[in-house]
Amino acid sequence: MSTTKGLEGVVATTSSVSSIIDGVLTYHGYDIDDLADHASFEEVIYLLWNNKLPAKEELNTFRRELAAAAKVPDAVLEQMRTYPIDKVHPMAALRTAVSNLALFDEEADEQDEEANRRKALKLQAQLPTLVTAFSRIRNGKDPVAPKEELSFAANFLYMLNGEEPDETSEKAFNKALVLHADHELNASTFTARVCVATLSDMYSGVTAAIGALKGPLHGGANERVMGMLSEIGEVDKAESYIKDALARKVKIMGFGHRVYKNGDPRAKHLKEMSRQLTEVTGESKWYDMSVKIDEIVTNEKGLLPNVDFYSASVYHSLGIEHDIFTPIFAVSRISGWIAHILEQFENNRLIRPRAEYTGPDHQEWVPLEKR
Ligand SMILES: CC(=O)SCCNC(=O)CCNC(=O)[C@H](O)C(C)(C)COP(=O)(O)OP(=O)(O)OC[C@H]1O[C@@H](n2cnc3c(N)ncnc32)[C@H](O)[C@@H]1OP(=O)(O)O
Ligand SMILES: O=C([O-])CC(=O)C(=O)O
Repeated sequence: MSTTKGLEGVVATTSSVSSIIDGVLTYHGYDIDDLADHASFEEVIYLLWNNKLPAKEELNTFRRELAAAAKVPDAVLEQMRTYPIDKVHPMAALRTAVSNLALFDEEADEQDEEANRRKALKLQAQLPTLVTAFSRIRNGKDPVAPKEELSFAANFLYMLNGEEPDETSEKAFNKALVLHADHELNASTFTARVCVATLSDMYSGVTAAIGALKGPLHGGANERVMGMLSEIGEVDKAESYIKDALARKVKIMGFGHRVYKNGDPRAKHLKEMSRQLTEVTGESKWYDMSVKIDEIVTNEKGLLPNVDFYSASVYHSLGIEHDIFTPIFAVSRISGWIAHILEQFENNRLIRPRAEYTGPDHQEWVPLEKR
């Protein structure tokens, strides 16, 4: 048996949801650069779930259906109020809340295509409601009910802040959602597929995926990037901070990637958004500091920024609390998780690789009293 640490380079499934070929990312064949510049997040969800872009009427219907499904059962919000709310990380709260949603969905365990499509819609629509409700409850405010007439991006910011966003913020947030929606067989998507390949239900797959996304080597990196920027504080302190960290072999969050070795195609969009938004807020130092760190890490280590690096200063500029960054990643990536779950169900086989055994051979049993 041969092994590859971390399954590097192993092709574990076929998929038509998204591809990374020669450093180019596409969602079902559409280049991420085109989608980032032109698509609404709702169009991208539709594309990922239906393998085609929606026509105008299809998009309108889909938007209405999503908006109508956004309300979560009251019991789930009531239970959220009982979490140790000022201590738990919002990703832990989200993981629990999504699992909780399943308890109140009578068709949680239904496995037919129609039921799965209905659950997909509910999960996608309700994640923003959960994330924003958690943020508001812990800040002593009441959750804000979704507004059906708003776009997905605007609705998230509305439910978070209690007021509708300006056009610049809505557009930027929409683009961030588009850029994070899917990414081939990343760790959380693989987790979702492994989970549902046992023929477990969609809520279980999404709950498991949230757990995988939470880690700092994956989605959890964006919050830590902002933690690092805040700790550095000023642009002229960046060089010594980063060089010292690299000398101590500390990983710089937001850099490196298992698949992209010549750069993450999403990073340039987030970099430009960071430039524009920090100019608007009058806090260009976060952008300048990020660019400085980017130069140093690239020169010293040959590592390039991934999707998490510039997204940190983007979300910060939108006034979002730092520990909500990774839940926002989940709000977008659930679209990809669901697309992969549906694809897995279409042509399922249990996912069960092997391990090469490295433990001792032929151990003699020693009775308890003699150990
Ligand atoms: C949405 C996403 O999930 S994007 C990724 C988000 N995660 C991060 O930004 C966390 C920081 N980055 C990393 O930890 C890694 O680059 C990963 C997890 C993204 C990819 O990991 P892998 O492909 O397994 O690379 P691995 O961790 O083996 O690194 C290879 C070498 O580069 C170094 N390296 C990789 N990333 C970094 C980094 N960000 N900072 C410093 N050194 C790094 C490693 O220390 C290792 O060095 P060594 O060979 O001297 O031991
Ligand atoms: O693909 C990966 O390994 C991580 C990543 O960039 C993502 O999930 O967006």
